[in-house]
Amino acid sequence: QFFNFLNGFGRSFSGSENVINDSDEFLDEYDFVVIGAGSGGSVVANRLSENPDWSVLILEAGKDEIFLTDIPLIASLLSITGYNWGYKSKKLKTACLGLIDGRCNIARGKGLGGTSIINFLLYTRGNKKDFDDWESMGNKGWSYEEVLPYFIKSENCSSCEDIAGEFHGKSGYLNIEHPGYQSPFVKLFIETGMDMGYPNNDPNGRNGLGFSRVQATMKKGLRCSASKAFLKPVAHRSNLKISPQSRVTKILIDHQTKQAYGVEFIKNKQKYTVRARKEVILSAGTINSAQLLMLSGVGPRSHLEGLGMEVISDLPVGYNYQDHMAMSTIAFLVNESVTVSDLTVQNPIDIYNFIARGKGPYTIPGGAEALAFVKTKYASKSNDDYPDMELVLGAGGLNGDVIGGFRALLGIPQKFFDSVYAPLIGRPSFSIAPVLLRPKSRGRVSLKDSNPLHWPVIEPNYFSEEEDLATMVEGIKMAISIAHSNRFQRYNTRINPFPFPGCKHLRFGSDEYWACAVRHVSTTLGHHVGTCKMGPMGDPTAVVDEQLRVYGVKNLRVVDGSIMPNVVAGHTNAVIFMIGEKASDMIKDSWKGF
Ligand SMILES: Cc1cc2nc3c(=O)[nH]c(=O)nc-3n(C[C@H](O)[C@H](O)[C@H](O)COP(=O)(O)OP(=O)(O)OC[C@H]3O[C@@H](n4cnc5c(N)ncnc54)[C@H](O)[C@@H]3O)c2cc1C
Repeated sequence: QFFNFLNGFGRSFSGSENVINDSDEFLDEYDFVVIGAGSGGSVVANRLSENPDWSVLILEAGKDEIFLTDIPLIASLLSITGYNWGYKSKKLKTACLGLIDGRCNIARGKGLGGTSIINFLLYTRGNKKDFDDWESMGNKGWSYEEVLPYFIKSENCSSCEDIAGEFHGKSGYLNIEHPGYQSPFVKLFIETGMDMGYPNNDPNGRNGLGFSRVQATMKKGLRCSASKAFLKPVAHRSNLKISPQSRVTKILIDHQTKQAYGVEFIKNKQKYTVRARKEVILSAGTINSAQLLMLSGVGPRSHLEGLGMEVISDLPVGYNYQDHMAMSTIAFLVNESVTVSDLTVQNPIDIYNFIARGKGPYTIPGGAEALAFVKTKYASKSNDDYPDMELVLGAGGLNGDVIGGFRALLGIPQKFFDSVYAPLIGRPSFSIAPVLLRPKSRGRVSLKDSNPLHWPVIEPNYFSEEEDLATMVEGIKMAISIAHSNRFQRYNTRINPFPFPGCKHLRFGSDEYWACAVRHVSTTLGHHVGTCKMGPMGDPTAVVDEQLRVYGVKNLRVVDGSIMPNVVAGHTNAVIFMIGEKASDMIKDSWKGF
């Protein structure tokens, strides 16, 4: 009820009225058909429709956003709405053992804006070395120096005064700002980092290691999704058709010429076919792009033939799945009411501050206030600034998740909550979540069958590599030592003493205990990438080339997180906006004069 009230009340303030002129009328043919209006697809649709001579259709399976999706603090609640595809992984032996059903939740956004409408808004670009590595794997044009202009192009940084200005854009579509609220822990966290020898830096600036406040994809305290940034401002263009609730079921590829020429999709229970004169751009995200390619005959031969499907191009689609796992379940108790929980924010002052001024705790992106990029003892010994661990400071702990949004996103069972957190409801707490930045474990997405409306099979294989587990345990110990450090003792900070079910037989706080905890209740940050890997011709693991063209198929590109050869050491959204910007220039170049 409370959130219904906020939604109704807030709509008129947010200015997020529906500007999409949705209809069931389609041309037979467009120059470009873009599949998926998420972070990658929204950029491409915008940039290609800058040319008034080109017609662009963007098809999105989900609906338009609402005011609720605008509110940064409640990001996790969106996972229990229709804005999440709601996928679950197969049962694993190595992770998610203590979660509901023993399966990992794989949240993916469904709606105009894609996963950027349910994400936590954190704006980080990854490390310089990530892109230099992509390039050294044979992907020409993807070095840091070459991708930086595209990060800058996409960005409109509206609070860059205290951050490295020369690395930030001021005239892009994507608004970046600091949240309009700061708990006292931000200062303590950054100061503790400095005690440890790390700078207070701009994580998107020159140095890869350091502690900082978060930068967020936000405008005046409201979420700035891919759709709000890139689609709505240009929705009036007569050569751009944006079609929500349009689910693509197949990419049409001519079997003889191996040329993509259109798509089939379903809208309002009706089946449509449209043709693409120039290209089909696949931007359905890491899970669905892999699924759609395979449904259209592009994928591993033995897998597709095993399902009785014809193979147009035999490629390792669906392999190389990578993701970031985090331990968001460790709460630290404090003795003053300076933290944020579902209970503390239900007051008229915070609501007024948010709606009228775009300020206050509702602007904290998913509850995350500060970040640290650090090195554990397992990181390279060289003097580089390439982190293997991120620590995310959260304004509240799981015992404050009374409504249950965060628990639902993570998949924490009620019994688990009752045993570990319920005794502490109402007690102030915060969290520091370690994030494994450079996992070695690799997973796979495959088809269950040839029905396009069925879920694909997701086998993430988290922590199948022992080194990932050991590194994560180091990250947990770093988080605990920060929370227990002198500066935090001002609030008499102590770790939640209730042990995790499934690990009670181990000594609380020992390495074995934390390893067990990781296997039971570490969860994904939703940074799934890699299933349509970019790589040079001759790389047997590659699906697309450095221009993001699908090998063996003409006029078909993939532009989303799935093309990343390796996940970056940071959150993925900004990187996918960059990919969208860079891909758009490549596509424009290919069709110059046509
Ligand atoms: C809970 C969560 C929190 C996150 N927090 C952060 C964060 O704080 N910072 C950050 O940088 N990153 C974050 N991420 C990750 C980031 O948001 C994603 O990596 C990014 O948005 C993915 O972009 P994409 O273009 O690859 O795919 P998406 O944005 O997922 O876009 C794919 C689109 O295609 C549509 N689609 C799929 N199949 C079809 C079909 N058959 N027909 C038509 N349309 C289809 C989908 O509905 C979707 O809209 C988070 C992710 C999650 C899940």
